[in-house]
Amino acid sequence: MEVKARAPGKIILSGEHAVVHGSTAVASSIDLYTYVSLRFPTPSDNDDALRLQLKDVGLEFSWPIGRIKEALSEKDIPNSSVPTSCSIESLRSLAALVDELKIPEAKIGLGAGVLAFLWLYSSIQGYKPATVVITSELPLGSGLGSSAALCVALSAALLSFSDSVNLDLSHQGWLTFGESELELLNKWAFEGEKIIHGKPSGIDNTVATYGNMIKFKSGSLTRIKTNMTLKMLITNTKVGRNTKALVAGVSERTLRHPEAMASVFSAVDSISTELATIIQSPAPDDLSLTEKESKIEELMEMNQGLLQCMGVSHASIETVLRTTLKYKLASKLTGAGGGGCVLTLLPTLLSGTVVDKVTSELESCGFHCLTAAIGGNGVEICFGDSS
Ligand SMILES: Nc1ncnc2c1ncn2[C@@H]1O[C@H](COP(=O)(O)OP(=O)(O)OP(=O)(O)O)[C@@H](O)[C@H]1O
Ligand SMILES: C[C@@](O)(CCO)CC(=O)[O-]
Ligand SMILES: [Mg+2]
Repeated sequence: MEVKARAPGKIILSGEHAVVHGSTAVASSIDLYTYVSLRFPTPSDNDDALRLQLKDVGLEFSWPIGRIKEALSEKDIPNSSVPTSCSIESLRSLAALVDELKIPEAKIGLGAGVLAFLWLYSSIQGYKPATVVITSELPLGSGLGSSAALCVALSAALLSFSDSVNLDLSHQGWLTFGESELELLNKWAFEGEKIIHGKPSGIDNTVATYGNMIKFKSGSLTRIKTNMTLKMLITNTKVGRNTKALVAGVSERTLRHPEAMASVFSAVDSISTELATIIQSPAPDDLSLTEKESKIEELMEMNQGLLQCMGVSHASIETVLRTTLKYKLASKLTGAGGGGCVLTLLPTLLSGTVVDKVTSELESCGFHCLTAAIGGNGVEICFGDSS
């Protein structure tokens, strides 16, 4: 029996980083997915290993299942219905298993993802041999929520073969979970994100779980309903960065300048709240649509300025901002910043020629532009053939 799960990546329209400190943020899923397939061996396979294939980076790992059991303490009793944080001791012993893999230096960031995998797998499925295959349409470590899409898809696949979830195994095609199951898998994914991000707000796993557009503050989500079709150009600067280090950097700055940073976070909160109101308000005619787009552009520019205050912009991001401004287009970084991806709003009345020109100028700087549909379903699973 095999199950495949998929979870979408995301863009943050406003509020990244500040959301970790209690401000409102607005995010949306995009139609680029991470896929996780899970298969248990049959007794005749005589296989006692847990195997992990990371197709995007061409790496494969395996562990005799007994070694994972040895690494975890007696206190770590697998229980799929109770999302549990990985203790410091368990994290240390799992990290020793990951160290033995000798991941090439250039791909060392993958270690955190493998750690999250080992914790989620052993906590939800216990000590059973299996093969898990991961593939993604998302660029990894670029601000489009690849870590959250991984944790959400992994939790979905693992939970679908657990006692905590009741699913119709004969269903053909992609299947969504019920509300209480989504809540459970989102909590497990958050535990995985904690291993990768250090101190996540939970926005990325929440949007990957529920899909569509959401407003998020202090751990709780409000679904945003809109009849506005936002079009964004996503520019990947291809500058590698690590969300955990960037989030920690903002926290350190906050410790050094608590009052100034509190004002920055409060300004971001107001920007996100205003943005959500604009996106949700009905647009009766083209004029008001144009007005709404201009307001969104201004709010994006303001949010970008505050992200610079937090110290998470980067020379490559500034190059994208300057380039798009030449075409009177507004941009902001998305996700953790420090490189990664930048969003540019493409107003409805913008001509295709301008989009082509700005895209080719950005690509001539060595960046990669991608288009993705905004919104769409959150996590889904499929038993058998999903094609
Ligand atoms: N498909 C994948 N295969 C293997 N590891 C992955 C995959 N997707 C994510 N990861 C893990 O997640 C890490 C990237 O997470 P990180 O949080 O730094 O970036 P991101 O999630 O893409 O961006 P952001 O958090 O800003 O949205 C990778 O280094 C790896 O450990
Ligand atoms: C930078 C951050 O705000 C968003 C990363 O996509 C971190 C988080 O909220 O966990
Ligand atoms: Mg991430």
